[in-house]
Amino acid sequence: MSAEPAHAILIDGKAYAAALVDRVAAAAARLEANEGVKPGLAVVIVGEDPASQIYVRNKGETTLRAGMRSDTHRLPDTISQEDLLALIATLNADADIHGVLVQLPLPKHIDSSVVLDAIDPDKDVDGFHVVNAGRLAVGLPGMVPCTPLGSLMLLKDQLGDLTGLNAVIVGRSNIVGKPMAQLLLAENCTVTVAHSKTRDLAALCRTADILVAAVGRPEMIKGDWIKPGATVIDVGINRVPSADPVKAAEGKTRVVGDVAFKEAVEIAGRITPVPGGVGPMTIACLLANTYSAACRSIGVEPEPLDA
Ligand SMILES: Nc1nc(=O)c2c([nH]1)NC[C@@H]1CN(c3ccc(C(=O)N[C@@H](CCC(=O)O)C(=O)O)cc3)C=[N+]21
Repeated sequence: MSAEPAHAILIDGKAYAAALVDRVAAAAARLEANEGVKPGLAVVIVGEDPASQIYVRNKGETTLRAGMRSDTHRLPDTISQEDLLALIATLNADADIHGVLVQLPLPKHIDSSVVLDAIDPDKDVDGFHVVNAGRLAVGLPGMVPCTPLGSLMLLKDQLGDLTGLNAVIVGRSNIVGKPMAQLLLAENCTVTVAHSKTRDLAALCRTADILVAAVGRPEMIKGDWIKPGATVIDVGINRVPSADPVKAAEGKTRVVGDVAFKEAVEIAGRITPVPGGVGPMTIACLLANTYSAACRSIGVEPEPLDA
């Protein structure tokens, strides 16, 4: 008789995120009752990319559900960088707006780093401003990027103390890979950041107790790259043609991660699914950051929000 195949524990990011949104909503309600301040988030979207429109709508709906103010500024992709910077200056000066998010990617004629660095660092709920990257790197309090923050919350919830664990992050972006490395280093992990030029990526990944996949290549990380029992955080959200060829021919798509999930789930100890893993945590952490920004704007210490 053959043994049952091992099967990873699924990390339910969707459920964790829903509970986090509830805690943010309760804390925001207390802030409004005690201080008369309602946290407000402004989301700026340039152009008509349908996927971006869906994310922006989800963010807006979740913000309202948490009892916070949500303004969405939809701008044509012909807008000049100057006019976009003028809108950001207005939002920076608006005392009722505590968080400003400019949806990426921006059109090619606009320099993203100039735009992101024009946001008041204390309203930079994405944590993308160079000042917030610096604060994170040197261990000062600041706004932490939502996807790495949400991923870390799931890891600590699953594993408790992360001290001494080997963490491999595949991907070196400013918005996920690098801040994830800083967060895991601060938790006393031994951190390796891998990328497209890394030699023998598969063997490196097999050393990881914690494997974070953030490359944006559908199902690139194979099952035999994973150390048995490891915890896998799949940050990828890739839209690919439907698995059903008839539906694919009709243009139907599905969302997959950066990890070959069906293989990985047989080897890993714990794994985040896509969808329903890290994605919902990103939005929940955006609301948590907006609540914290609102507190700090009036000199109030935010309530702790990680369960
Ligand atoms: N300045 C900026 N900040 C961002 O945080 C930002 C951005 N620009 N540009 C676009 C990406 C993408 N993004 C997602 C967040 C949540 C889900 C999410 O919740 N996904 C669900 C549903 C996935 C689906 O079915 O489409 C899930 O993974 O379960 C997806 C994508 C934030 N982004």
